[in-house]
Amino acid sequence: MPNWWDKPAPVVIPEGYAEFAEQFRILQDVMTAAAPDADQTRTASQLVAELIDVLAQSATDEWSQLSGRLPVPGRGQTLVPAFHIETETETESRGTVRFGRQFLGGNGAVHGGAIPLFFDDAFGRFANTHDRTLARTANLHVDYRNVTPIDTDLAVIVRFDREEGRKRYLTGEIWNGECLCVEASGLFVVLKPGAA
Ligand SMILES: CCCCCCCC(=O)SCCNC(=O)CCNC(=O)[C@H](O)C(C)(C)COP(=O)(O)OP(=O)(O)OC[C@H]1O[C@@H](n2cnc3c(N)ncnc32)[C@H](O)[C@@H]1OP(=O)(O)O
Repeated sequence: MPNWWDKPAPVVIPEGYAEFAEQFRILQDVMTAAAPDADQTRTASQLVAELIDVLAQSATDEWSQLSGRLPVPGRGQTLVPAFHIETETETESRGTVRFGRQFLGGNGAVHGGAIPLFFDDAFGRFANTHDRTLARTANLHVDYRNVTPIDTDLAVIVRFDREEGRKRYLTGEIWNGECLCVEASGLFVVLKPGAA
């Protein structure tokens, strides 16, 4: 069995799978936004039961699953808000994120827990790319400067600030136009040989 720190093996992505993963995100948004009546609930429940049956037929282990391994924004990991990267150097990544309805906390604001989830993934990816050896999140700090709105294209900056021995320090921001919504920072520690 491969270790966590091994580079993922290239996987064959079946035609249409990336689109299916995107549909799954939409499904979660639509489900969150819906107030179905009893008939609609019964129909939707039957369809989801069918979907579960189909997908369960190809259940596999962590090393062979497709979710999280696609070369597309969000990597097909439908739990995580997708970071659409527009420019990237070894030390800075810029792009956008749009938190769909599934990430609603209340009154149009993104759920406070979705934001660290986003940064853990965006920092984690950046801390582990550009030929860097693998590191895990040791800590993550988030300052909610202003309300982050759902269903809005937001600008994201992620920076690889510095490296001290095994410690990698990352910072990031989310902007809604000229308004700073979030500042975040994270410490990633390079794994000791044999650590999982
Ligand atoms: C492709 C997209 C991938 C996305 C991946 C996202 C990344 C993740 O979410 S990983 C999952 C979440 N993280 C975890 O589960 C990590 C759990 N924790 C651990 O495994 C360990 O505590 C780990 C690896 C972070 C550090 O352990 P270890 O390697 O033994 O570190 P250790 O030798 O004690 O410390 C190394 C240095 O880091 C510092 N350090 C360790 N933890 C912390 C912390 N929480 N806060 C501050 N400093 C810390 C130590 O003080 C030490 O500093 P110095 O070298 O100056 O003395």
